[in-house]
Formats: sequence, C-alpha cells, structure tokens
Amino acid sequence: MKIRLDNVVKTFDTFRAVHGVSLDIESGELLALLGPSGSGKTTILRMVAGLEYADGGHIYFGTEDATDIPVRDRGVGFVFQHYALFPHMTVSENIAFGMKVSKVKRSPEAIRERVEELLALVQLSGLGERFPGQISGGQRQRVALARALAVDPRVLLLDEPFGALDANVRRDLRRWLRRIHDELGITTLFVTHDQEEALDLADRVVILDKGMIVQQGTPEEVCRHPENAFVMRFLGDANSLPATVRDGMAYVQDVAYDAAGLADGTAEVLFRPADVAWREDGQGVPAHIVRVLDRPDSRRVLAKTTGGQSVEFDTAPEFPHRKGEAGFIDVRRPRIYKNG
Ligand SMILES: Nc1ncnc2c1ncn2[C@@H]1O[C@H](COP(=O)(O)OP(=O)(O)OP(=O)(O)O)[C@@H](O)[C@H]1O
Repeated sequence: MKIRLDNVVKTFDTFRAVHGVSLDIESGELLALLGPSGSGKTTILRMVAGLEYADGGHIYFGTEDATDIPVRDRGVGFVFQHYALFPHMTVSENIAFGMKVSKVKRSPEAIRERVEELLALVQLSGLGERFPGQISGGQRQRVALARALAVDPRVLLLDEPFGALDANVRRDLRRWLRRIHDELGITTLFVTHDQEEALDLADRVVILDKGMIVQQGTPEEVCRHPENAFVMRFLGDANSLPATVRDGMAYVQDVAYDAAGLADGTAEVLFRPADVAWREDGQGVPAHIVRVLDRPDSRRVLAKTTGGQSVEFDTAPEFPHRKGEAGFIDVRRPRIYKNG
C-alpha cells in the first residue's frame, strides 16, 4: 500500500506542529521519520493512523483519500513505546485480541493457528501462556508487534517502539525488525529520534525540524550529503569552526577551504571527529591538546585552536600525543555552510 502526504498541515490551537509536509511512502518501503523532540513526528504518524485530523492537505492510501476512510478500516497496525499489553491477558490472548474483535470472523482454531504462527515469527514460541509481567521489555515489544501484525495490516506504524529499552536490546530488536520487514514487506512508517536506529533500519530517512522536512533520502544520501548545518549536526557529532568566505574560498584563521558557489560573508566549517588528522608540521589550524579520552577501540582527543574554538577528534588507540602538546588540525571532508 502506497501512502502519500500532500501538503499536510496540523495546528494545535495557535501552534503549528506540522507545516505543509509532502511525502511519498512507497509500497513495501520502511521509512523512518527522524527528528528532535517536538519536530512533529508523532503528529504525522497519528494523522496517517486517522487518530488526528489534518487541518490542511491530503493523505492518500493508494489512490484513495484517507480522510474518507474511518480509522478501523484503514488497515493500520500500531506499536508505540508505551502501548501497553493487556496485563491480565496472556501473551497469546494479547495477540489474539484484535482478531477476536475484528469484523473479519475467524474460527477459534484459525485464531489459535495464527497466534502460533505469529509467536514463531517474533521468536517467542512457547511463551504464549505467560503474562506480560513475566517477560522482558524487549519480549513485550515483540508481542506488541505480533499483536499489530495479527490483523494483517496494510500499513505498520511504529512510534519509538524500542524507546524504553537499553542500547544492546534495541540494536538486536532493530536488526530483527528489519528481517521481519524484509520477510513480510508491509509498508512501514517508523518514528524515532535516534539517528543510528533510523540509519540502521530504514530504506529512506525523512529528517524533520520544527514541523518541516529538512531533508529526505537513503541513509547513504543523508549521511554523505547533508544539505544544511542542522542535518549535519543532527546526524552525528560535528565540530564547527567560524569562517569567512571570500571569492569562493572559506578561511578559518589562515587556512583556506574550497567554498565554490558560496557568497562572500560569514560561514561555518563543519566536520566529523573522524575526519581530522593531527599534524605536527604546519598544515591545518593550529591547536593544542586539552585532554585525551580512551575508548574501547579508539581515542577521542579534545583540542583547542589558537582561535579559542574547541575541536574533538578520533584517533587510533596508539595516538602518542598528550595534553598540552601543540600541533595542527588537518580537516578532511570539511562542509561549509553559510550562517543563517
Ligand atoms: N494534542 C496536542 N495539543 C497541543 N500541542 C500538541 C499536541 N500534540 C502535540 N503537540 C505539540 O506539537 C509539537 C509536535 O509534537 P510531536 O509529538 O508530533 O513531536 P515529536 O517529534 O513526535 O516529539 P517526541 O520525539 O518528543 O515525541 C510539539 O511541540 C507538541 O508539544
């Protein structure tokens, strides 16, 4: 099922939470809505679900305007971070619930079979008789997914489904979810504020800020070509040095970077901690080391330029330099963005 948002607007009282968002979610695609808190992700998801009305624009399910489709008939399955399972029902009863109340009538035997099938799919065979309080948080979210899948949704909406779980469990679950998605091919809209999660899982990532799309593309496209400083910063650690653009070059202190096409004026040079080489000869921005932090597989170096700017960069664990030493920050892959 293809979903299309066409210039969708949502206002709460006087506050505009979603500003004219247009977006195509292809049939079978797993799309992540990624953005900081308050950027409008959940509101968009709720409008697709039919739990919230758009004040402007249209949402299409296939070629049909979804405004005309009641929530029950949209065929959407949900998993929310705090979408609690019914605590007094067993895992199997939770999964069966939607089928029992559905307009599509199934025999008790057919429901039992489907529950077993779903338990196997979410790798919880044998746990059907437990109650939600007797399984782990990660297992509960897998049950929630099985419950959402039970009624054969045309669209799956996931709102921070792994938000409450610890980092290792989250990583396992997102790999697992991707496998399930590849197997079932249900059009899926996934909301997260976690960059790694979005990049790991999604076919395409839509980055939102203040209710607007600031960039969309494959994980590769958004990582390799962040279109503005917000996206560059939001996707990962970024250093920033103030620069002045003159005649197609950006100058940081005396170091020049190619800034072809940018108008003269102030700008900033952004770069990742992994894109720095520390040099003892004169190439790069002069700086001294403030601290060296050890990580399991690398060293993070905190430095300060002679211009007074802090820079962090990553090196091999063998990095021999220490606090107080002077050198030069040589930036690979600088990205230059105009201010404002
Ligand atoms: N029912 C409501 N009434 C008033 N304002 C609301 C309502 N729901 C959401 N908002 C506001 O709309 C904006 C977008 O909220 P939304 O929940 O969509 O953001 P989000 O990106 O999902 O954030 P988070 O990651 O924190 O869940 C926020 O500023 C929020 O306070």
